[in-house]
Amino acid sequence: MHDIASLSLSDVWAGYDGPDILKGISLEVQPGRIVTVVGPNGHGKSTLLKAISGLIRVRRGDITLSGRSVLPLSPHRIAATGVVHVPQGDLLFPNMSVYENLLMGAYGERDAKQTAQRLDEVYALLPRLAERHRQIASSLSGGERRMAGIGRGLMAGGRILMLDEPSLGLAPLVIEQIYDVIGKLRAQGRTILLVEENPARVADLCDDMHLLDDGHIVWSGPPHELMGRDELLAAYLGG
Ligand SMILES: Nc1ncnc2c1ncn2[C@@H]1O[C@H](COP(=O)(O)OP(=O)(O)OP(=O)(O)O)[C@@H](O)[C@H]1O
Repeated sequence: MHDIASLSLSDVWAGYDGPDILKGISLEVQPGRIVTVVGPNGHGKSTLLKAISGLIRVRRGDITLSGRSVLPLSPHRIAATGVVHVPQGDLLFPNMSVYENLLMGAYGERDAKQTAQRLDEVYALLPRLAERHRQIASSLSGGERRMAGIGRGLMAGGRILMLDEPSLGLAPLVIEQIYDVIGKLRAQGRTILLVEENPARVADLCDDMHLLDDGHIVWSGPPHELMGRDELLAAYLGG
């Protein structure tokens, strides 16, 4: 069993140096649920995850983890309270082995036993990484790199895992493998906030779906309901 937590955003406004990119986002990620934010590219999905992990400043509204605001915390403290962000792309250390990259995910963990146990869990979930544990990251395939990125996130032992488009740029078969892993994480009762461009890919996998358009959530509900709403798919996701 993993530590659980709920994440809540209420009326969150945030952006970079210029105008607001997130314009009043409210959503809940309940313990043990997989919540997906879908939307076209450039409409603020990555920005949303960055606001939650403290990488950009929230201008208005609040973000709480199990009822406590994370806004006063540094990105480092937010990660330490259990929000793990696996960013877009893999951002692995290219000259380090798979094993060393995984250990980097647990850098804040002082308990060596805990780290060893997490490593066993990651290798059980992602046997491809176990087979390649000595291999240098730059020589991995795209799918293996993505799995190593997810594995490194899991090594942090967070209570909420945020995955930014884990399928991006991968071949269909490899995308299936990645979502298969996320299905296994779901079966373990993990709490996940997922960002994805294509709702069809994750409709069977997630519990709640939110459609983000131009910094607003324009629709929220069960994923299969969205899949039946042709007019929404056409208006916001191009069919
Ligand atoms: N570092 C940055 N500085 C300024 N503007 C940015 C920065 N990163 C993103 N933006 C802008 O914020 C808006 C939302 O981008 P964001 O990356 O959140 O979209 P997205 O929905 O995740 O799409 P994608 O999957 O293409 O990243 C875009 O207009 C983008 O140009």
